[in-house]
Amino acid sequence: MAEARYRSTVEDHQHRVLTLAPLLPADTLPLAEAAGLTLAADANATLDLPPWDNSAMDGYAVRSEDTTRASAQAPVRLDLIAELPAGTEADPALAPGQAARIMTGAPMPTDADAVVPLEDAVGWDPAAPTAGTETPVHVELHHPAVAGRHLRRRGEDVRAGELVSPAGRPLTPHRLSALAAAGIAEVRVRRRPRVVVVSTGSELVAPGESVRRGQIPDSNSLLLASLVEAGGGLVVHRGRVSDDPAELQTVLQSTQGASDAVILTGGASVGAHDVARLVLAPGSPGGTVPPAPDGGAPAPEDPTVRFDRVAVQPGKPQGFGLLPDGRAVWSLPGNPVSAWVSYLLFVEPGLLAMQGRDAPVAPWHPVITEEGWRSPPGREQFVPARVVSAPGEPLRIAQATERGSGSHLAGRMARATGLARVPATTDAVSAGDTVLYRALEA
Ligand SMILES: Nc1nc2c(c(=O)[nH]1)N[C@H]1C(S)=C(S)[C@@H](COP(=O)(O)OP(=O)(O)OC[C@H]3O[C@@H](n4cnc5c(N)ncnc54)[C@H](O)[C@@H]3O)O[C@H]1N2
Ligand code: MOO
Repeated sequence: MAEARYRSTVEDHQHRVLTLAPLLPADTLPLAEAAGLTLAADANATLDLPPWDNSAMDGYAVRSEDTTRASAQAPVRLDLIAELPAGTEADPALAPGQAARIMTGAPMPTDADAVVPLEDAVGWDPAAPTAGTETPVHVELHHPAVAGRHLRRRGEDVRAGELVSPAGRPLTPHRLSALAAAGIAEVRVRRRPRVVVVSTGSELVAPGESVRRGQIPDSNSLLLASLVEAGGGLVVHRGRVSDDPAELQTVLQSTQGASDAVILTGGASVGAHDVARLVLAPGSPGGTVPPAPDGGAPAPEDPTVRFDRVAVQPGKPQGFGLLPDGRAVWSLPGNPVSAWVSYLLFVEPGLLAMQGRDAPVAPWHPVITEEGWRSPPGREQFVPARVVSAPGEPLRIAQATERGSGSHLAGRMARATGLARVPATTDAVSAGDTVLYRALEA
């Protein structure tokens, strides 16, 4: 449970997001159009894989019983009666003393039970210009062939009907190719969430525009839109509005029906011009936390958009809920590092849950920190961090900047390769301690 100054822990707030995130409908798509989407149904093989016994090597398909006496002193000579490239349908009958030249991936003749790689047969000269291409009439073996060697058996990878990937997994390149290999042509997948990203604040100008005193470039909408796209979402509107509530209301109305989620930044806290809070939850008490009846977090299933103080640094003021039209809406703090951390902790799992992802909350991994820093008591801390270990060494990290988790350090964010996570119960981290780390780039 969060301490009294905060209403929720990170876990409470994530739980509320996961409970309320509306599951998107599923479509059936050809594999080639499903990259990056999440499976909405189990994908089962339609083929045995491999579909037939085949050769693992370029060489000779032999009957092992013909070769049991082969030795350097008494080589066994086999007549080659067929050439079997990958793609051939042929299944030549092999009488005793006969073999076939076979290439990797070609179906094994039913009568053969072993493959002898080209290199293990006598007479193969890799330096000769025609080596490996001209069918010799005979092959000579100095060793017995071992039954079952250099073969790939039908169905040894996957059997027809067997599960290749369960519902809830994303169609990453390696998973997509596994499905294709197993004969699957189309898949049930969740639709990409259509997302509206809006920065709020009268101080914002487009990046690249000249700024007068009081103004700053809107970096958050680019941050959030890029994160949405990287997570499989579709940004249908990206923009910024001033502190005039009518502007935000117009964007919310004009994107209704064409979007599934809305992400706002800025104006989530207690200020007089906090437009997100004024539009989404006009009655919200903002910075004051009225005592909850049980002293704990809000009921996770209550869909009302509400603004909570989450025990996290940065990212304390968090707005979340469902709009009356059913869209999920996140109102994140405007400070750029807060917006980044807030997205990763609360928006990303929500958008993944909407896609039916089975493990929507990203894992964190223990690493050693090379330096110490202070952490706010009672709040979980997220610090932009960078890897300092050399490639191949166990991972060691340091703060990305000596200014730590300062939530306004928009420019220094560029130095981070990931985030470090420090528990609420820790008020100081020392060099050599284990902290959790989430890599956000290689
Ligand atoms: N009296 C209190 N003041 C503040 C509290 C508090 O509890 N009591 N909380 C602080 C914390 S923590 C945070 S985080 C911020 C969050 O404030 P808002 O979400 O209302 O954000 P803004 O006030 O609109 O902006 C904060 C900061 O970020 C800059 N910003 C805003 N939008 C963007 C953008 N799109 N791109 C780049 N930078 C942006 C903005 O200019 C401000 O500097 O509130 C504290 N205050
Ligand atoms: O929570 Mo604020 O996000 O510390 O800057």
